[in-house]
Amino acid sequence: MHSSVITFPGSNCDRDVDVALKKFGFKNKMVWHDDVELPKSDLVVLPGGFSYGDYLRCGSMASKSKIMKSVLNFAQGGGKVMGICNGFQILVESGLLPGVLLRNKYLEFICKNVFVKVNNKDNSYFKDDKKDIYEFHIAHNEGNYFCSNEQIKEINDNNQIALFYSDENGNINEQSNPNGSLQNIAGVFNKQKNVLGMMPHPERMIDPALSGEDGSIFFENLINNLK
Ligand SMILES: NC(=O)CC[C@H](N)C(=O)O
Repeated sequence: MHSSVITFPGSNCDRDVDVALKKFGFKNKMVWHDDVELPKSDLVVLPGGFSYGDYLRCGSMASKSKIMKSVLNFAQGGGKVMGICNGFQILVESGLLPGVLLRNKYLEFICKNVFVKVNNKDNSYFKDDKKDIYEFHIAHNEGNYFCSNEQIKEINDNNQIALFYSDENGNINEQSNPNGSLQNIAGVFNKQKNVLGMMPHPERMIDPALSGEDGSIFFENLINNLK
């Protein structure tokens, strides 16, 4: 399995995702935002961070960078693209995913572990996943997912919600919503389910010495599911 991770100026989780992907068997290449072509990839990852210093809106400037033309073509041709945190913000800004990511409800940067519940396994990211609830790390200022009434209807009708914020038992409610996200949404797919955006960082949970190993299970499943 070949993967590519795009580095934008201000990305700060690109190396972490590189480590995670390689640890679980991907042959990963790092790609600079100013490059034009993507290497041969089964998966392209847009990593977390503060691309272009989060000016004008998180992800908006990165969405216009050179490499994104190839990422758009790749995704429109059915290629798998996964955005984590700032990567998710870049995907909504580039129009590959519906909705926007607003400032967190209580206007604070949130940095903590949360639980998320997988909502849809009918896709190549989660299809043979034995796990329903993951503990992942979040670290963001703009993670409050929002979209119009028409969009949320379409998202639900097409089963595009990938992950909900939940508690450890899978309860999805206001108490388990860290940032005010509409319907507790932590991750969404495009209609075709080849593009996935998620606020949590599975790459931060691949070693018990860090904060846990649910990310290891996620990446193990990911490579098996994509095969
Ligand atoms: N960890 C990240 O990717 C941060 C995302 C984004 N810049 C925010 O603060 O919302």
